[in-house]
Formats: sequence, structure tokens, C-alpha cells
Amino acid sequence: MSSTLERHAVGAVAVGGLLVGAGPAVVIGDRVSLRTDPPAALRAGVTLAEPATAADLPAIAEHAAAVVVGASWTRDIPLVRAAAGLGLPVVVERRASASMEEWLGLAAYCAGEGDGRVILCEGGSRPDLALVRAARAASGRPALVDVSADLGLSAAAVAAGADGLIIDSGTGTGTGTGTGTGTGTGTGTGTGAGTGAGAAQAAGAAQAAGAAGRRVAEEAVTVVGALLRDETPATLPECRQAIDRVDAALATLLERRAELAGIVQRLKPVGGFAGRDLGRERDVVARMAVRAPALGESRLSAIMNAVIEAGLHLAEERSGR
Ligand SMILES: C=C(O[C@@H]1C=C(C(=O)O)C=C[C@H]1O)C(=O)O
Repeated sequence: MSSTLERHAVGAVAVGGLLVGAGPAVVIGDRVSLRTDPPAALRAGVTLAEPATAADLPAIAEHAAAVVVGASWTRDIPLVRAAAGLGLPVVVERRASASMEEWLGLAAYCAGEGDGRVILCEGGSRPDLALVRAARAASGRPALVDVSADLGLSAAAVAAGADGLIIDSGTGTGTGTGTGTGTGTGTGTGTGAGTGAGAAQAAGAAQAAGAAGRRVAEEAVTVVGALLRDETPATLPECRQAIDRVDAALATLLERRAELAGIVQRLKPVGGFAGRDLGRERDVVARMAVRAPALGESRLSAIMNAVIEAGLHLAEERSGR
């Protein structure tokens, strides 16, 4: 077995005001690539910036919180080396078809050329989430997943252990001017660019789609993070934020539960409070106590009585009883 399969605790890398790799997963909505975005996209305070050439590096050092070694040029070693030595955290994208060993090898090279602050990043149209999980555990480096091409993978990426999601900066800012393309889909991707009439519309569509995309990513980080991401908050604000995420997940589940309980009321011969089934309620509590042994049956029973009664009230209200 390769030694890269050893598992390491994942360290944290600060990127601007974000801590990537410890605590909650983050959403990064501003990744700029000077290979495709206009130079003006590199505004002060941008989080991630990818150079087109070495000439871009001084401006990136001045304006960006981290430099991206992009998937399309991981073999341009002089540029990789210059980017890694810039003094910023380095985000190392996996070249499509690169193996985990190649990816981690490049990350280690960047760590050696720089000050060691390296974050892995997986992207493309079909991000390999199993590889993200394995690479993160094997290297101890935090990992981001760029879900711009398929926002529907946001929840899966967080579940796979991603320390953050990147959503395309074009979708996040909608800075288009002029006519051109403005596409917004249900999953929230959009770009606005061009010159002439229709610009505002294109930019507006891109902005709306970008905001929707951000909500999808934030939702995944919050709800899936609350369910699956290990956290040991050390401060009062961090702990309260962690509780807020758990409450968001709870509210989502409570609403879902109330809908299901409402369907049951319509399916039973006698619904509502009149058809209350205390045996079934006891079974519900007993099963939950297996998952929540610290709370135990008697505390859970009080909680679930309130939950069940709220569901019955809602069902009766809706049925006009
Ligand atoms: C949903 C039902 O109706 C009532 C509500 C329950 C619940 O919310 O879990 C459980 C038992 C019943 O008192 C059911 O019978 O399953």
C-alpha cells in the first residue's frame, strides 16, 4: 500500500477572512481567472485569482487572498513555481485525468516552493468526489470543490468532506456590460458579457442566477455540514454559529416531517387528534433514543410530543377542521 493512503488530520489554511479546513465548510463566490475573465475582474479583495502569465503575479499578490495553480497549466513548472513562491496561500487544482499521486505531488512541490500553505481544489464538469476525500485524508491538506459546472453536486461535495465550495465568480457578480449572453438556469449559473443593448438584462440575469447559486452552496454547507461535518468549536461565537447550522438542519427536517405527518392524516381512516396513535408515538421515541442515547427516552418523549402535536395542529388547520 502506498504511504499516501495514510490518513492525516486536516490542517487549516487562512484565506483572507476565511479559515479553510477547520470548522465549517466555506463558500467562495469570487474566483477570478485572468485566462478567461477581463483584467478588471482582479479587483482588490478578491479571494482566489489564477494568473495567465507570470506578469499577472504582482497584481495578484496585491489584490487576491490566494493564488490558483489552474488545472490547465499544472505542467508549466516555471509559472507554478513563481505562483507558489508569491507569498500567498496556493490553491492547487487537479489537472483533469491527473492521479491522486500527481495531484498531491504538485501540492507538495508548491508547499516547498512557498510557505507551506496549500489547499487542494477539484473542479471541472465531473469533479471526482471520491478522489477529493482520499486526497484530503492522505495529505492532511484542506480541499475545495469547484461546483460551478454543476451546483447540484454541492451537497455531495460537502458530504464527501470538502472544506469549501467554489462557485464561479461570473455567476456571483454578474458584471456584464452590453449585449451578449445571459443565461440563468434553475441551478443558478449565468454569465453576462458583451457590448450594446441588452447588457443590463444579461448582467441582471447573471446576478440573479449567481445569487441562486450561492444559496444552493450555502444551503449545502449549512445543512449537510450540520449533519456530517465534525466540528469542535472553541469559542462562544463559533459554538453559536455551529448551533445555528444545526437548527437550520432541524428546521428543514421539522418542516419535512410536518408535511409527511400531514399526508398520514389523510391516509388514515381517522386523521388528526382523533386518530392519534400513542403506541406508534412510543415506538417513534424508542427508535430515536437509540440514535440520541444522551437525551434518552424521557426527554425525547417531551420533545416529540410537541413536534407531533404541532404536526397534528397544522394538518387540522389545513383540512379546515
Ligand atoms: C403520523 C401519524 O399520526 C399521528 C402523528 C404521529 C407523528 O407525527 O409521528 C404519530 C402517530 C399519530 O399520533 C401516524 O399515525 O403515523
